[in-house]
Amino acid sequence: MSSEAKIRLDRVEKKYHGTSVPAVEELSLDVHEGEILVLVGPSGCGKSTTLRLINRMIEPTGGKIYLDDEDVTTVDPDKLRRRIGYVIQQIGLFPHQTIAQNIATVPRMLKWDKARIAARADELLHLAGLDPEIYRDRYPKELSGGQAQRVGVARALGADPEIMLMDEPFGAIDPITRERLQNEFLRLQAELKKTIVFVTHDIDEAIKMGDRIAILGERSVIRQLDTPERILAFPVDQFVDDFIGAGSTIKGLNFEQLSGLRLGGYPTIRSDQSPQAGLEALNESNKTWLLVVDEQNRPMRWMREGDLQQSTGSYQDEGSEVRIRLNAEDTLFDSLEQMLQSESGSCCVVDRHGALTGVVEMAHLRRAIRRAQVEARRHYEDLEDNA
Ligand SMILES: Nc1ncnc2c1ncn2[C@@H]1O[C@H](COP(=O)(O)OP(=O)(O)OP(=O)(O)O)[C@@H](O)[C@H]1O
Repeated sequence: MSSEAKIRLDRVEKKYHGTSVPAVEELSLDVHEGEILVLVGPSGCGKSTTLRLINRMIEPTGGKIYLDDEDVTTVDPDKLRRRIGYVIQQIGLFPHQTIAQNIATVPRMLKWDKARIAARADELLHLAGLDPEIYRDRYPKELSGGQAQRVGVARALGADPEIMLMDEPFGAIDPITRERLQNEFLRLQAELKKTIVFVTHDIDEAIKMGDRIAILGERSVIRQLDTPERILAFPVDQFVDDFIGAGSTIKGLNFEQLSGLRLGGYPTIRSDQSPQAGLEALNESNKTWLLVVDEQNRPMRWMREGDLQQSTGSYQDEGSEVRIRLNAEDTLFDSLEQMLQSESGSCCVVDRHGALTGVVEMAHLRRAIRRAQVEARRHYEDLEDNA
């Protein structure tokens, strides 16, 4: 077994009692240590069943599941579940227990002493973005949906499990709170580096949360398993393409930073140069717009030939003001957003002093998209050749 497989499913099958078709059929899958692997697929395809097989809430009818090379069927289920945090959509907080007691469920089972349990509960509340002074003695009904969901995550982290199983954890939450919870969780994961299997039916959530995504069809058959970038750049078949839906190219722009682009020259003049110099710079290029920068090379205004011809040379209220400047760490998606808003159809990239480092144009994005598609296709061709 590869040493990086924290969880391995080997031809796992689950046929529920009294059913003829398995909910999960011959599923083989490695989950790498420290990654978020997302299981995504249409309703009823077997995502929750797969998750519950991992912590033995249900037993497989075929195949093997290993944690750290150990066959889970040989491990006491209670012990197993203490190593694995489990978060579900309905949270399942105990209504008659305080938030601190809820969070300390597993540490209590492990018979930690009182002081250690209390300290851990406070630590987890902090981690989940809730002030212990305010929340530790409250009851679940005194929380908003988003707060309760944070408590659910905190409880699953109770005894610092190596593995987290999360079943639509942010499903029943309004879109704004949901996005906040997703971001908070990703920040937390960057620190904690748990091995996480995350179930959702929402492809956008999968793209956002997953280091890798397994797109499942009926009976949990894997249709494509890869990084979000590669799935977006190269859906392997019509099922995956349909499941991703419209806008995959645009979504893919989120995965590349502007630092990865090779930005060519752009016609520019300093604000102490004459409009005539601007006209010459513009004519030497094949561009429609010229950029006026200040003495520190900070972009100020976009100007066209007509603007320069009428310019007083002060460059005040002439052409179109540069309002937004992006940094090398911003994404191609950010730049697209700005290009669509900018009259020039382009977008300035600056360093941390605000000095111009390049101008992104639509052609750069087209090239980047093409490159990602070619690389992804080549990757799959190589896989086929090596098979
Ligand atoms: N206890 C059960 N007994 C019999 N069949 C079941 C049981 N639980 C689930 N199933 C069936 O197994 C299949 C997979 O269900 P599962 O809940 O794993 O799907 P899912 O992909 O998580 O769906 P959803 O996104 O709607 O939650 C479904 O056809 C479901 O009806």
